[in-house]
Amino acid sequence: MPPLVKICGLSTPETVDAAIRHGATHIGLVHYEPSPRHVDLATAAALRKRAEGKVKVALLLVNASQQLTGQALATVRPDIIQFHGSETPEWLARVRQLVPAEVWKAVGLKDAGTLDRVAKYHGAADRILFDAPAQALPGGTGTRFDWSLLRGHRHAIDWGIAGGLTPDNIGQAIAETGAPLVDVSSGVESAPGIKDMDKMAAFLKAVASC
Ligand SMILES: O=C(O)c1ccccc1NCC(=O)[C@H](O)[C@H](O)COP(=O)(O)O
Repeated sequence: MPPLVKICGLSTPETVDAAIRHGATHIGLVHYEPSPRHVDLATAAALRKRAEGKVKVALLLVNASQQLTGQALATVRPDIIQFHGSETPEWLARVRQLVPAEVWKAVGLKDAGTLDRVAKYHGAADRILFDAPAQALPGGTGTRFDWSLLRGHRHAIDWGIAGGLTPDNIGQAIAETGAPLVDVSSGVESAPGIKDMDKMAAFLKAVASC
């Protein structure tokens, strides 16, 4: 069965509709001001409503305060909250207890040691999203990690891969890692923050043929 696909960093109704039309299972909305994909909470709530019942919606936060996290969750009511900073397992566990959303933790996969360190999130997160290590931004950088690090790894909880995926390399990424979920942002853009519908369609077609 082909993996689940999350198209991340959507910011317009048109791109949300295109992701749904072309077969995405998840979309991501980034609420993080330094990102070129940042959407304010009112926009995120409107996009979330548009996608409701059609795809799962993940809201992304990066080291947000307790107050902002509460406000974001109450306003957007996402299916998933994706923490993309250095949030602690304790914080994730607390959020998970308080809200009905799934909790995902993104982790920059630097080396084999990361796979041991990630164990601290088991029991606190519903899914681990392995991404490239942070650069100027913690995500959405268009860079990939060494997929061979995941070869043969026994995952204790649900997981997925992100980072530098494109319509051209997604087949190889899935073959090498066996990922049950793939996540893309820059690889389906014409410029930072501008999604390209043809690239989105090509990415989803490439995944469907795996
Ligand atoms: O997309 C962003 O701008 C972003 C900024 C800060 C934290 C996370 C961000 N994106 C998170 C994602 O889930 C991306 O899809 C993931 O990092 C992969 O990005 P890319 O390498 O551009 O495909």
